[in-house]
Amino acid sequence: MGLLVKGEWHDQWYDTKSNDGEFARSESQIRNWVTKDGSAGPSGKAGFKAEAGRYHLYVAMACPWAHRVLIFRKLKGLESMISVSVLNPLMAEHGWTFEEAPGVVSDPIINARYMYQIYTATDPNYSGRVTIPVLWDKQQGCIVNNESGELIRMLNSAFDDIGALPGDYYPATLRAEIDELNALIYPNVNNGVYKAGFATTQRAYEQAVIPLFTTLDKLDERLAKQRYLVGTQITEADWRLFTTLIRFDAVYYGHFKCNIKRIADYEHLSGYLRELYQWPGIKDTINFSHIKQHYYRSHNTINPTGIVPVGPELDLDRPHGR
Ligand SMILES: N[C@@H](CCC(=O)N[C@@H](CS)C(=O)NCC(=O)O)C(=O)O
Repeated sequence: MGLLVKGEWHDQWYDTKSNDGEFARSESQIRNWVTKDGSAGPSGKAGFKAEAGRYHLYVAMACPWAHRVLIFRKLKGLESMISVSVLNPLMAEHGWTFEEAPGVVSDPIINARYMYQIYTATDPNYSGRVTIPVLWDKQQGCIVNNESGELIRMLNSAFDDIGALPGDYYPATLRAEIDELNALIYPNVNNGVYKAGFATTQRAYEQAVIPLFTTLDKLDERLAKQRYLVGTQITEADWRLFTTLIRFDAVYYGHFKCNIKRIADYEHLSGYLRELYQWPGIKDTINFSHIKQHYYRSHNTINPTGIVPVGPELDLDRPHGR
């Protein structure tokens, strides 16, 4: 695990010492948008028109942020339009790599060995963390955007006039409510599990794990009254929550010490999780072997032996009852 400093790779773990034991996620830096006509989006520059075959996506099956984008590529039927590379689940001294292993899909663009080469191919002097997901423009030979929250919005609508499947997961009438839910779920749940897991003081850990579970309790109550987070229609907010829930009992409960309860113990969240897991196409976006290997083998400050647990049994195909 490391980062680029002026285009040079440095092997370095997250610095929590200068931050009272707390993990702080850094902001994604490359923020251009693919749009229907190539005009500029809410940030970055113009010139990225939605076209079949033009863009390439870099993901790891382990990563919940990349998982969001894979889900939107699937829901919107964009698999033939946007190609994909899958990184090796182990993130070690070279960061994300394309090293061969079952489920890895190599890089067709520059035949990179390491993910950081994709960043330096965009900017030879790049400084910052080398995160995935990343969307690459084959035409201009550069990264378009490396922020999953924005990538799913592009996939949601930019390709609609050139053959994407119908479905709007961020409809104008529900945006305010979706934004409000994201603002609750991102810091407390999606990133909350990481803040608990990467904390290096008892205080920082408890400051993350308590709000994580009070938020899950709240969401469980909400899902007692309605099928999806904003009511009767599935939206972006559900899929953003899903990528954390699906990893929870297998990884976050043990590895990240988020063990007040399992998702399986929640009356409504557990059925909701099964419904989304059973949604057409979604299983293709999940690889539990990559998920478990990534977390248990990559974070050797947390799990120095690198042993990957065999369980738990999840039984996600059981009827969801919703
Ligand atoms: N804000 C980014 C976060 C992505 C992210 O942190 N991805 C992790 C993998 S789960 C990563 O690549 N981490 C490498 C690092 O932090 O050095 C997004 O949502 O797209």
